[in-house]
Amino acid sequence: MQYNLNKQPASPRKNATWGPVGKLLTLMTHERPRLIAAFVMMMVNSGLNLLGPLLSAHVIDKYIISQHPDFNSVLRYGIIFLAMYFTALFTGYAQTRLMAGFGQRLLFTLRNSIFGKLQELPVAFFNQNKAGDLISRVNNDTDKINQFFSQSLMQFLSSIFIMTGAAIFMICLNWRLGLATLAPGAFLYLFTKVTSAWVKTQNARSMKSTGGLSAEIQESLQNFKVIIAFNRRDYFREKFQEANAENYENAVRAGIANNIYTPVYGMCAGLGQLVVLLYGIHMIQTGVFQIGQLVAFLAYATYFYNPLRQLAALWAAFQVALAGWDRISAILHLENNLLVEPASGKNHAPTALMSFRNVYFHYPDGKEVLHDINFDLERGKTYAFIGPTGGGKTTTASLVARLYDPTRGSVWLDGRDIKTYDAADRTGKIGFILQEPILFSGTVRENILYGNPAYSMLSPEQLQEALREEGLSDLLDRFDTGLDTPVSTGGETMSLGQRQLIAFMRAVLRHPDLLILDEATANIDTVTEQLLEGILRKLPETTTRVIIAHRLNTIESADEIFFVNSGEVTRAGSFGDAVEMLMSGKRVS
Ligand SMILES: Nc1ncnc2c1ncn2[C@@H]1O[C@H](COP(=O)(O)OP(=O)(O)OP(=O)(O)O)[C@@H](O)[C@H]1O
Repeated sequence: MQYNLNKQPASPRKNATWGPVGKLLTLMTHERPRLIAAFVMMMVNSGLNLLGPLLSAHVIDKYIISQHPDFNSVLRYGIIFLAMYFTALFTGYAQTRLMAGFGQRLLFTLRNSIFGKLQELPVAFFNQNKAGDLISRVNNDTDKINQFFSQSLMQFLSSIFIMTGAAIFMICLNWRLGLATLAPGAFLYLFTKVTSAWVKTQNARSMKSTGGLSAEIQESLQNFKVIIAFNRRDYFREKFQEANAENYENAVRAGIANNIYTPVYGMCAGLGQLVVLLYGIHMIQTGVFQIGQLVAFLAYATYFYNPLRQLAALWAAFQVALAGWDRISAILHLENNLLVEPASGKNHAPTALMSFRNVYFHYPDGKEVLHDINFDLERGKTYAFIGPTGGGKTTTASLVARLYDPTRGSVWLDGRDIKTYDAADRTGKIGFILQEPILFSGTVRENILYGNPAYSMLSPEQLQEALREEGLSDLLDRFDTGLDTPVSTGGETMSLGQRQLIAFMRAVLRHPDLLILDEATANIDTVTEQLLEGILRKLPETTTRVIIAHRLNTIESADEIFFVNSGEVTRAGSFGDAVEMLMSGKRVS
């Protein structure tokens, strides 16, 4: 599956306008009664507005300018007009009340859906997309949709309804004059059809560059220490200015595109009304038409062209919302390619805790990192994976934890293909301590209890006791206020070693069958490292440990050493052989 959002194919042109609206509304099915009620109110309101000119024409022609004016009937109709006016007032108010907050609720639902989807997606997705661009999609693009739905949707529908009604009334009143009045409208229809895709594209470009700008900001904020340390401020300032300039140019182009409708629609509206006046007066002169009818016709021409002027702005807002939806649905359409598969019931499942069988792997668009790899990790043993930088150690560990699936071959966990485990079972069996530990804002306690329901129930005293039993309480001395020490992400207030200790406690407390330490002791002093080794030795006898390390002293106690390099994972034999391999950077024969 293509996870790079900027390489996704463009949305199919067929039904590219109304299809997305339908899909968006399916997100809001729980609001259907409210939407239907608002729609009915809008129809009644527009219907009453449309009926007005017809009744006026009737009253003028029949009771006012006839040979026998009937002012009692005019009064009766006046009361009917008043009732219609109040009903229109009520339905307009009810429609506004019903739609109040709809856009905000849609925004809420959309953001929840996208965030839910982001949480489902595999690591490969996050490797290929910049966080800043994703944030821009969740915040900025959803808001574009909200703006259209909260401010314009009902106005948009009501404009279309009134225009259609006005067109029908005009054709029924006099089809020749009706068609002549609508002719500029037909031109507008064609103009809109031809230009809409271009307007949408300009808006999509503008949003893409806003995403790029956001990614640029995110990258420099994240790496501010390196930027300052290497004095690369100018370089990043230049990069930012480039992204900002591109964003500015695209925003200006989108603004121009969004404004093309207003003057063209305005000109056609003027033309339509001119046609009614000239042709209508000519028809009165020739006796084909009456004054009341012309008054009604002029009113309907106004009903047709005034909403059309509004539609110019609304249509542009609609194209902006559609462009935003394209960028959002590109995320919503993605599926996790690491699905849980049904157990295959293979007879010759390996008996080791973890086995690689003929595993090949390459990253999307990358070269092959693992080539036909086979190894077994037995229960209770300690394994070391060593090898040069970029040799493939972390990649091997990532396949062990099913952060990726092999391109070919299979990975077995406890007698079952790892693909048959659901996420909770798999992560319960495998603990992972990364080079760069991932912590969340909160306290040390919250971080070590993350994803551990069994210990989350314990009182602070019980937790202290549990940590003491696990031999972890000495590690807490490395923190000023123990379990209550605050942890912040972003503006780091802790050393990398301290963060690795928290990740270590978190992994050990989950009692995994397989514990992977990926360079987990690289930033820890020797005394603390010995403390960790003691804790590792105290783990249950059945726990398998996988240590990925550059420092040779950390692998001395390993039962078996694997050398990972150039797509191969080779048994290193003795510690001495491993050292030799590492020094020469290749396999010894
Ligand atoms: N997300 C990724 N996308 C594309 N290629 C990647 C990705 N991660 C790693 N690689 C490539 O895969 C190869 C193996 O990388 P890996 O991180 O597994 O090496 P390593 O042995 O763990 O290195 P180190 O000791 O520096 O941590 C390298 O060539 C690297 O460039």
